[in-house]
Amino acid sequence: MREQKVTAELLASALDSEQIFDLIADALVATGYVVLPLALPPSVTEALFLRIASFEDEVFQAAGVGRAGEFQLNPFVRKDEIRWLSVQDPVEAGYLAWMERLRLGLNQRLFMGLFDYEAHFARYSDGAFYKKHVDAFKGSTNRVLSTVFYLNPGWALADGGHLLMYSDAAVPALEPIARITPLMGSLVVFLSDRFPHEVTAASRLRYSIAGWFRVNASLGQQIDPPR
Ligand SMILES: O=C(O)CCC(=O)C(=O)O
Ligand SMILES: [Fe+2]
Repeated sequence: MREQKVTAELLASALDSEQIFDLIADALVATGYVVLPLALPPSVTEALFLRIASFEDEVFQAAGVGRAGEFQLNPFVRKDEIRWLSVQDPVEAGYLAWMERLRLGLNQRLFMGLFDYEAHFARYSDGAFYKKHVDAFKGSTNRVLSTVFYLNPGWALADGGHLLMYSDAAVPALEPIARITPLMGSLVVFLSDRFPHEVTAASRLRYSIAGWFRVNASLGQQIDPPR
């Protein structure tokens, strides 16, 4: 309860990002995940919403499963469409800059050795979903911390499209430990290899930005490929 009160006070005091980084770091140590209702400055959130909403259909590509050589499309697993963020666009650069500060803030606080960050816009059309998965498998990935930022004004419970998080127990839990509404401005941060999660089908268009902080897993001369 106390933490919730602190969060509300923080929001009222116009978002000091260092305090937000404190909250995220503390939650990662305590539970491994956190949901913040209004993490970024509202002007940045609004600009990102206008950006994704302005994209023509051709801008998006079908999302796949697996990386590099193992990449494949699988519409039974996920049906969202994505577009990678780039520093070329000032609005996207603003988001990436905030995440860069979070990267440095978490390295300072938790010595996580986060090396870089990659993120894509995601668009789930009516009925689209992403079946239960983990973003990283222990020991075989360089994605260590996942972020999801939502861009959906006025999302109602009945709209579906929830992010369901499951516990890290080896036995698959029946009940999710969290049901997250993809409401405009909410940011979810979680340890990538700890929490199986899924996106339930939505009954309206659903916008988000999914991203991953990575550690550098380069070996010898082989540069670790992004994405
Ligand atoms: O949009 C969400 O709520 C989660 C998306 C996700 O799990 C992913 O892109 O890996
Ligand atoms: Fe995921």
